[in-house]
Amino acid sequence: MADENLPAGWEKRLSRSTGQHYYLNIYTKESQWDAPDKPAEPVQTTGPEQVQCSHLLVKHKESRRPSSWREENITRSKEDALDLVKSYREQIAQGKASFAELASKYSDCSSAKRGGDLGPFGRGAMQKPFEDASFSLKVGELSDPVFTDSGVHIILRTV
Ligand SMILES: O=C(CCc1ccccc1)N[C@H](Cc1nc2ccccc2[nH]1)C(=O)O
Repeated sequence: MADENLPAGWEKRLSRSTGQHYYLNIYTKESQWDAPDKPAEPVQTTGPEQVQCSHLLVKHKESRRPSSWREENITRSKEDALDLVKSYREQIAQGKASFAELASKYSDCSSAKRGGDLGPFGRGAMQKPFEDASFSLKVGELSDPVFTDSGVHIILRTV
């Protein structure tokens, strides 16, 4: 029922059992007999169960497995890996290259064959720094460099 004095987020309802009016919070679906005196707040939804991301990984000599389809024995320093990742990120951000194009050429992960796509994953599937970064991104957003035991990543959230 519409009621011009009712604060936002509430609906006035009629109880069939008592014939009395009550008030329904449209967000929490909780009801109360007393007329509300302030707007109902939208409930804070939790994050997504799963996300889908692509990544570009540059390994270095301290990586957990300093080898990849690109290079049998990876000897670059962590600092040089970071410089490379930053240069790739800049090219993507400037629209000079697509994420998939650079990931397929330069990523030291086997997902390079899929333009960096890792498919959908939930929490607990990836190394924590990677997970935290992935679940913090909005869809379409590109991360800053992320460090894991595998090396230095940039992450694009796609779903
Ligand atoms: O673990 C894998 C395979 C990842 C993958 C998942 C789903 C589809 C395709 C690949 N590759 C590692 C490198 C690596 N380390 C990572 C850490 C987090 C996310 C992706 C990663 N990739 C390696 O090659 O050392």
